Amino acid sequence: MTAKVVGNDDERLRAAEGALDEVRDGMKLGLGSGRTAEHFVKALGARVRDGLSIVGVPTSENTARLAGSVGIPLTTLDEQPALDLTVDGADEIDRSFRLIKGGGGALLREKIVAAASAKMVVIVDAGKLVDTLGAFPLPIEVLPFGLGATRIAIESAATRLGLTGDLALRQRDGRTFVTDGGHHIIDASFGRIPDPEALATALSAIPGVMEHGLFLNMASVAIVGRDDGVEKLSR
Ligand SMILES: O=C(CO)[C@H](O)[C@H](O)COP(=O)(O)O
Repeated sequence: MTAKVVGNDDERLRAAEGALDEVRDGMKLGLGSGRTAEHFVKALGARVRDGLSIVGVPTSENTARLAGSVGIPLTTLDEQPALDLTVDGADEIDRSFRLIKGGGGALLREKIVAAASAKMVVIVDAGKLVDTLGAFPLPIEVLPFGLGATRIAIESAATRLGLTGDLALRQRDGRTFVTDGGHHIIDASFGRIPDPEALATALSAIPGVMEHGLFLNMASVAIVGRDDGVEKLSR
């Protein structure tokens, strides 16, 4: 089963178009993944065709294909290791700008690209704003090797933090989902995550965990699409 997706496409489009105001000529941009990020990439492509000069680093093969098809010049973190700005979606965002990401399965590249960026702007529909993270199952990217042991280690680490819940190996089209990096994803339904920092630290200490979908201290701006416009939140 693929992780639950929620939201409203008009709100996603408004959020994506609102993020264009953050883009300046000459910028090196991280290009996120997912439906909201796809709206942004298409809108950015239109600006490029009108003469905007930017280069983009895509966070997934899907985004690379889309960005190429709309005329965005692409580069890599090997050629451009320091980016000005990443614009990406999220599955949840709380009032402290902590995120759950990875519903689309691109969280590892998304986190690498966001970490290489001076600024991260998150674009979301209003339903993604939450008081406490965790209603959306937390995606955890894991190496296929040793999967059973990794799963038990995740369960034990979570239990020590008072978190329990189903750990589902993500499926797509009847097969185990494989990320762009050749890994699998465990969607962890812990419910409310009162201490995301402690969970992030515990998950990062497990060898078979390649990355987890908690993005903490990364986003500084959120552009929230609403039915009557956009709201910009900053910290
Ligand atoms: O983290 C992601 C992909 O790995 C996406 O940004 C997240 O799942 C939000 O996607 P959407 O805009 O389609 O709701």
